[in-house]
Amino acid sequence: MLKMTLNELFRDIPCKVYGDGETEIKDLKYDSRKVRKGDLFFCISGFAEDGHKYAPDAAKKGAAAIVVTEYQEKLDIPQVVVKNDRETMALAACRFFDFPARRMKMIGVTGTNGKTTTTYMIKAIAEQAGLKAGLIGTIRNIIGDKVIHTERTTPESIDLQRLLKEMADEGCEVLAMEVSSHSLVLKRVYGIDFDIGIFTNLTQDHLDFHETWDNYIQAKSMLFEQSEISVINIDDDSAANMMGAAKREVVKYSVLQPIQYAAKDLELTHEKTKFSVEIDGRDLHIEVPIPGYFTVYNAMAAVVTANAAGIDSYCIEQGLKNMKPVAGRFEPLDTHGHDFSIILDYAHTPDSLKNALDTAKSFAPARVVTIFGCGGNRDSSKRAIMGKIAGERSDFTIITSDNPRFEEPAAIMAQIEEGMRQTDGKYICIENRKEAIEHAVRNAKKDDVILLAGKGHEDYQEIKGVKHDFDEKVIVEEIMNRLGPAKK
Ligand SMILES: CC(=O)N[C@H]1[C@@H](OP(=O)(O)OP(=O)(O)OC[C@H]2O[C@@H](n3ccc(=O)[nH]c3=O)[C@H](O)[C@@H]2O)O[C@H](CO)[C@@H](O)[C@@H]1O[C@H](C)C(=O)N[C@@H](C)C(=O)N[C@H](CCC(=O)O)C(=O)O
Ligand SMILES: Nc1ncnc2c1ncn2[C@@H]1O[C@H](COP(=O)(O)OP(=O)(O)OP(=O)(O)O)[C@@H](O)[C@H]1O
Ligand SMILES: N[C@H](CCC[C@H](N)C(=O)O)C(=O)O
Ligand SMILES: [Mg+2]
Repeated sequence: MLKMTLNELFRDIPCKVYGDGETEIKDLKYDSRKVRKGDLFFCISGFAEDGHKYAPDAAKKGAAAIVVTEYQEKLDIPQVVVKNDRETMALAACRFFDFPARRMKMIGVTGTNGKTTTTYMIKAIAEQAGLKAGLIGTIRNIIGDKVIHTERTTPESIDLQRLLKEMADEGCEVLAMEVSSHSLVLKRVYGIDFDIGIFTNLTQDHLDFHETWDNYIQAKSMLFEQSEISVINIDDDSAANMMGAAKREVVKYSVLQPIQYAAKDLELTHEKTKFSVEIDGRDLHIEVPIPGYFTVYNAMAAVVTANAAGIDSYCIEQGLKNMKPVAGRFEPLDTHGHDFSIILDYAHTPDSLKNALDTAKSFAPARVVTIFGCGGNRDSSKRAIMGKIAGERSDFTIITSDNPRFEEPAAIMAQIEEGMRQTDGKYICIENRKEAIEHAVRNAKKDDVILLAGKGHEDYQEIKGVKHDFDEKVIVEEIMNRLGPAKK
């Protein structure tokens, strides 16, 4: 069992300890509701709550000590007073779990879109090379073959360091992790030295949190201040900002420009994406079982990273060729022999929706029918933009609900409609997402592509704080069963 005294834990961290510095700490917590005897409780000043308010409660539950930014009167347990709550928590977590990141090759991926997909590609390549790989991200966390449920894309620092220790203890040699912009601003990855940081792209999202575009750029660039090698997509308009923040070596990749690592000979089909790229004087022939022009970018990021990590070309080619498609990322669903297709996708930003629709359109279907909504309590300025994109690029759209969270679905849908009405796009609104999907399936015509966008792998729909079962793969399967077999 891990144990450490306050003095040991804070030996390199600027702070003032009040009370017995030799107090032993059994675990670290940032939520008073989870505190147990012997824990160190970090009082975090959040957006909604001030953790200091819960210090007495934590003490009552047996906390051995607390970490505060302001000394708390009338508490008879030791207190560690610090300047920055989240930074300190991250640094203490690194030490408490004995710097597990130092035992693995740490690869962090940031950007608006493509993070999840790129981490899966890197894991596949690393495993092809015989390395044990861990993965942390939106869909799940994985240690080798073991799957661990996750609520966040990038976990809170204490949870993250605990997980990294578990991964390192289980023998992971490489870790591919998504680094969300929230996590960078909220210091969840603070204190980690990434061997490689990857920048996929930057387009509109999360302005509810970052407020301005400049803040969003600044947030993403923080990863490169803590990366030894920065792997940058230079076709993106924000590439210069990322390179400006880079600590050491920068490795660039491109699809459009004739630089050292550039994709060429692109072949995009319904099932896969092929291209070649020259590495160390040899052309690698890359084939990935995920369609879409954007897949070239994700695969380029993975190829260049794997090469920088010292993985040989053959393993890079084979790893990508043999990888399984990523759940809910442009994933074709079984239509029981019917003559239309259904694609499950996680596009929930303007740029990803545009990319997903362009890819669907490139299959030359009879019609592209789009079903989508937008999440509640998230960037509302993207809703009309996505409505416009869907209207311009679909033959028919069904505007529906995503995860409304604490907002009214009808109000979110009305904002999407504002953008839709700026186009000639035909559409209807069906608030109930299950009914919307069933409507699309029952009215599908020969060679239609139905794009089910926004929820991808998610197996729930979050309404007013409650997560209801909602797995679109299962829902489509049920609808297909009700529809019956295709007529021969
Ligand atoms: C916007 C955001 O990221 N918020 C995070 C932030 O919340 P907050 O500052 O509002 O926390 P708070 O509710 O004010 O509470 C302050 C402190 O008091 C503590 N507390 C609170 C109540 C109590 O009874 N006892 C107690 O101790 C809390 O545990 C916390 O430490 O700090 C909390 C823990 O420290 C996080 O759980 C919380 O994530 C929320 C739940 C969240 O939804 N985050 C999303 C938006 C997110 O992080 N998304 C990105 C993905 C983005 C992408 O798509 O790229 C991710 O990485 O997952
Ligand atoms: N490189 C890319 N550029 C633009 N769009 C992409 C790219 N890669 C994937 N997409 C689109 O974005 C969707 C989300 O992809 P992915 O889950 O890999 O991104 P992410 O960055 O992890 O997203 P999130 O921030 O929600 O976790 C995909 O379903 C696809 O429609
Ligand atoms: N990581 C993203 C996921 C959005 C997925 C979409 N289904 C939604 O609920 O808006 C977020 O939390 O903003
Ligand atoms: Mg993701």
